Amino acid sequence: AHCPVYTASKHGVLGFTRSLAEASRLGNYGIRINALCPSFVNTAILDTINHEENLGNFYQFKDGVKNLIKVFGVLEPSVIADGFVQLLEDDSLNGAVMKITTTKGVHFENY
Ligand SMILES: NC(=O)c1ccc[n+]([C@@H]2O[C@H](COP(=O)([O-])OP(=O)(O)OC[C@H]3O[C@@H](n4cnc5c(N)ncnc54)[C@H](O)[C@@H]3O)[C@@H](O)[C@H]2O)c1
Ligand SMILES: CCCCC[C@H](O)/C=C/C=C\C/C=C\C/C=C\CCCC(=O)O
Repeated sequence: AHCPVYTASKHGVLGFTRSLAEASRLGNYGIRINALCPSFVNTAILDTINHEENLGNFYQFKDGVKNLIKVFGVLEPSVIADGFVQLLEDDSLNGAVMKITTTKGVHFENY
C-alpha cells in the first residue's frame, strides 16, 4: 500500500488483462487472457530484499516486507505451476484473476 507505483502497475495489469480478454472474446481472436497473482513464492526474487541496490528508497521498508513474509509464508513454485495448468486447461476462463495464497490456496477474484 505504501509503494504507489508498484501498486498502480499491479492494478494496471489486471485492467489490461480484463480489457484484452473482452476484446479477444468480441473480436474472436481465439486466445484467452488471464492473470495469475501469487503471494510470496520461493524464488530468487525474494533475496532482492536484502540488497539496497535493488530496492533503492524502498530499502527502508525491508523489515516490513520480511514481517509480511513471516506472517503469510512462502509458496512453493510447484503450487503456482499447478494454478497455471488450471488456467490452461479450463477453456471457460478468460479475463479471470486467479489468486494463490498460503491461507486460501487457489481462488478467484470476482469483479
Ligand atoms: N516470487 C514472488 O514472491 C512473486 C510473487 C508475485 C509475483 N511475482 C512476479 O513473478 C514474476 C517472476 O518472478 P520470479 O519470482 O520467478 O523471479 P525470479 O527472479 O526467480 O525470475 C525472474 C526472471 O526474469 C528474468 N528477467 C529479468 N529481467 C528480464 C528482462 N528484461 N528480459 C527477460 N528476462 C528478464 C530473470 O533473468 C529471471 O530469470 C515477476 O514478474 C514477479 O514480480 C513474484
Ligand atoms: C522484495 C520482494 C519482491 C517480491 C515482489 C513480488 O511482487 C511479490 C509480491 C508478493 C506478495 C504481495 C505483497 C504483499 C501482500 C501481503 C500479503 C499477501 C496476503 C496473503 C494471504 O492473504 O494469505
